[in-house]
Amino acid sequence: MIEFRDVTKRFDDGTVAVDGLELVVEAGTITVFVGPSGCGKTTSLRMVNRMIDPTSGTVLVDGADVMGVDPPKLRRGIGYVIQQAGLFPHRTVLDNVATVPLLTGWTRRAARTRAAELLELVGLPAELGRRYPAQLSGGQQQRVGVARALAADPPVLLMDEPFSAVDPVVREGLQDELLRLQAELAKTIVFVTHDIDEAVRIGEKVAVMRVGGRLAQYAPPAELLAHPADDFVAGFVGRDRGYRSLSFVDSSGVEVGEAPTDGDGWRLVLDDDRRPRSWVAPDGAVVPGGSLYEVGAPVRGALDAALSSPSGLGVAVDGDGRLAGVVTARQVLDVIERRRG
Ligand SMILES: Nc1ncnc2c1ncn2[C@@H]1O[C@H](COP(=O)(O)OP(=O)(O)OP(=O)(O)O)[C@@H](O)[C@H]1O
Repeated sequence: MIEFRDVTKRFDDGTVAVDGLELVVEAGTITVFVGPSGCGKTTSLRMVNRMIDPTSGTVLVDGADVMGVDPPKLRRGIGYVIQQAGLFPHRTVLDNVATVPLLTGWTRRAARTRAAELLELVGLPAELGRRYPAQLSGGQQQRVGVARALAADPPVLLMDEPFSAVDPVVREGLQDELLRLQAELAKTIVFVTHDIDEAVRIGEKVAVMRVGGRLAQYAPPAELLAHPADDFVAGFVGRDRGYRSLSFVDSSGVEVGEAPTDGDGWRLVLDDDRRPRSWVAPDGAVVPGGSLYEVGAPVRGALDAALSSPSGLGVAVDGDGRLAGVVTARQVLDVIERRRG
């Protein structure tokens, strides 16, 4: 667990970067710090591993005041991932990941074995270990950065805009990967971003900060979207927050109907494994399908499936991608309305 108790940071030139921060990051959860540029996210993060020391107040990691712990010792228990990975350019990928185990006294052989395991854990093929960082894509470099931070198996992970240098598609993949890893490893993670979409996607709790280093709201994403504390938070979470909040409503109440697979109207074409392939229009034209959603997934996906389907029927699949049925946007909206009560 990480605690900020009335923490303030005033730099020598008088800038107050963080002002009276009170916040608890529960063990084994992902907390995201989000807010506009200059609001004190990075400063707050760096006070956890003592790259910056607070002017007043206390930061505790697992109950111990960080000011009472020697910085090198403190940092051994705290992984740190930054934008563009910060890899050593003249070391191979494998040696980059093996750096920390080597520093903590592992033999070269044991450190390399551990590094190879970690590359696999973050989804990188073993042969990339022999390359140099510049020979990897941006997304691959970020994965190496995560693997390196995990090398000493620290209970705490600090991530400062780790995925902001990659394009949106790669970024979503990295976010998914982080969530998968977290389900397995249950680290205490503080993640800084200025992207509210990223924050609500990966945060179990999200701290919205405003310039001047003040905490505007600290809440789970669904609550942040449904009940922003004030106009600043409402503005920051964005105009389509109502639509985005559908990511937190499960679609189990949406009953799927039978898909039309023959007849004169719109027809859904399936492959031999009953996986949806395309639609056939009443005039016989073959039309690519819309998005698919998995039964029970958030209603946002169900609504999108219906809205993006050429026939107006959203296609639901099971966990193996096989046809489960179809829904209309109206059905999905009815379920949302009923939930509202
Ligand atoms: N060493 C420093 N000396 C003086 N002011 C600083 C120093 N480091 C940061 N600041 C100021 O403190 C404020 C908070 O900076 P910080 O880097 O924590 O913001 P941030 O929310 O992470 O911003 P960004 O999203 O742009 O990275 C800013 O006004 C910044 O200019």
